[in-house]
Amino acid sequence: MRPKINFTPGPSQLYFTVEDHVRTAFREGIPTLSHRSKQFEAIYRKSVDGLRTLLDIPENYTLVFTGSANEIWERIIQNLVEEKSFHLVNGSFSKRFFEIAQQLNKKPEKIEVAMGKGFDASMAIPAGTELIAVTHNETSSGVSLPMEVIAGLRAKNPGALLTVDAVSSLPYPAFDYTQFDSVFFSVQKGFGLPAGLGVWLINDACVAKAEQLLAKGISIGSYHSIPSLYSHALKHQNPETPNVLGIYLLAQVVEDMVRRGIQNIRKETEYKAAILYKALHDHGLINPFVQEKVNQSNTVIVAECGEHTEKITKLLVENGMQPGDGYGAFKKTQLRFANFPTHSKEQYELLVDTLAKV
Ligand SMILES: N[C@H](C(=O)O)[C@H](O)COP(=O)(O)O
Ligand SMILES: O=C(O)CCC(=O)C(=O)O
Repeated sequence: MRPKINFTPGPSQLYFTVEDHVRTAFREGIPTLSHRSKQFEAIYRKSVDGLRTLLDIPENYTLVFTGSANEIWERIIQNLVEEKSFHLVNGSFSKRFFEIAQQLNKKPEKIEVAMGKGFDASMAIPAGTELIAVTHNETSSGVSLPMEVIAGLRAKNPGALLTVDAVSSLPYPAFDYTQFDSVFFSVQKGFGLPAGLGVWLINDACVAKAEQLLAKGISIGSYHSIPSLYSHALKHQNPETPNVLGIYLLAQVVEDMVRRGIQNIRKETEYKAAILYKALHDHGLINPFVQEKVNQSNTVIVAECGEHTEKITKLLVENGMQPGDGYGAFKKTQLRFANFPTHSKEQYELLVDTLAKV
């Protein structure tokens, strides 16, 4: 059996209210509810309205549901790019987004830096770029992109749409949504839900761009094109049979988070991140992988453990904690720790105390 406390970045530990909500859902027949019923429309609306309240999302954004964030990468390229996207690549998932654009026969360009590194806004974006793709939180490396960098890119490139991958940072960041056009996440990270649901926020400029491409005769996909998702969202429905249970659970957990208060969630996230980074700094054998403070993620914290990785993992597991492996080439030398709203201060204090015993 896996340890009780799950620090893997995704799927991560379930939000602590999920089990009760699942029981209620089964009692109320949610898993087999018709996705064209009034009851489903009310659930859809509760989920969307709750997210708007929790994250303070402006009116000119529409929220739509997909299968996952991988799907959203693909839909973004299909719907918002005729030829040229530009990608800030600093890890496995930002790279994957770039590769999807290549696979869809577009002509993407990228700026790439090593794992563990971030960006400033000084880079030159090629003329004619239609979409800038940034990853707010690179799950593979624990690098976070400061909001000022996103705002800087926006200011210097007003003609391009800007999309933000917030897969492993939301609901923590207090985004200024006017600085971009599209943002997305999947629910198995910070929202602590079972996987299988992506949430995509698009503003009016995205809807206009997709319609422009369609009018030019360019394929923008079928049931999950922006116009199709958008027209169904107006009716509080999806074009297809969506993950009804997932949308229900999201509505419930978001309601719980609103009640708890986003400011409290943010403060606790920062406290937990601060004690873990301090523990890593002070430790003789382990270090934070991301060196520049400004790039250190508060939601996915990566520890460079080198030859001690296996020993540390064993000790944590013996104490009821499952760390996340390093990603890809770093599997045997790093550990990743998700710091999501479901991870309590006490769990983080236990983590820090246990690391001190290594
Ligand atoms: N691990 C990916 C990341 O952090 O970006 C993520 O899982 C992609 O999302 P989906 O697996 O939900 O498609
Ligand atoms: O370990 C992670 O960051 C999640 C892994 C993942 O989602 C993937 O590899 O597609």
